Amino acid sequence: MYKRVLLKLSGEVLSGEAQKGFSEEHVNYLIKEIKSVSEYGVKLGIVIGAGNLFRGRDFEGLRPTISDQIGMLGTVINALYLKDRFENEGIKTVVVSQIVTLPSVKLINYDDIDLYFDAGYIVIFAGGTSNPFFTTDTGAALRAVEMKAELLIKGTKVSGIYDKDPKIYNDAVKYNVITYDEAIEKNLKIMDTEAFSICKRYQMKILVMNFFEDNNLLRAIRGENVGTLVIPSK
Ligand SMILES: Nc1ncnc2c1ncn2[C@@H]1O[C@H](COP(=O)(O)OP(=O)(O)O)[C@@H](O)[C@H]1O
Ligand SMILES: O=c1ccn([C@@H]2O[C@H](COP(=O)(O)OP(=O)(O)O)[C@@H](O)[C@H]2O)c(=O)[nH]1
Repeated sequence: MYKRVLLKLSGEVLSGEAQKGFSEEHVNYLIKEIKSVSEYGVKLGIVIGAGNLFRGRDFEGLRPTISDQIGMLGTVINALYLKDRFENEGIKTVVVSQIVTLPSVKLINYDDIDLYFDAGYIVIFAGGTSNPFFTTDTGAALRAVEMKAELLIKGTKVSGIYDKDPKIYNDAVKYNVITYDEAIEKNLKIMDTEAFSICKRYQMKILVMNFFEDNNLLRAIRGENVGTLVIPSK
């Protein structure tokens, strides 16, 4: 069983695919999945996107430096929303970020991350990389390395990494295991190249899996055969 994990979730996990806002059904499902692993004492970091609110590219006519800041603020909105929903369910949660000063958001201080984990808190890293032109996948890769995770799980709406986008191509073939180099060379667009490169440099194992399948998160953390594993070499 993995003991230290960074979970990257797209904002759409909160709204449902191609939807906006917060869907009670989806948020309850997310709470159930997180509860199932928090009971095992897993030290869990979460990076949440903002696709349910806005992505930088949604704002036509705005400069990316501005629209991406709006996108990053969206990840803080989601993080605070989740903190409150989690805490209502007895899941202790702290939100950390470098981009905002708000009473319920703590400035990231890496000396404190272990204290939070040891005290049984889930840590939500909000604000992506803190820079425009990046995505929360890249933020997740950075935070996974910084929190010394054993595994970065990307919970998404497809079952793993395929040789091409399975939402477009019916004949796409899924990989069980793939190397960072293959993922980058084949330009498999499930994660940004930047995210793959950071994980490659620091040998951060990645698991891409369908978050919307019941108990998949727990199965992934138990090391069961779900999704696609990205590793240094086969
Ligand atoms: N090679 C690939 N293997 C798997 N999924 C892929 C691939 N290329 C593109 N995709 C698409 O990437 C999407 C991943 O989306 P995700 O990162 O979770 O959400 P977002 O688009 O919000 O960042 C999947 O829905 C899938 O359709
Ligand atoms: O390091 C980052 C992370 C995110 N964003 C902005 O925040 C938005 C939401 O992040 P993302 O698209 O990764 O969310 P997801 O698709 O995972 O829900 C992006 O579109 C960007 O505009 C950014 O500028 N820098």
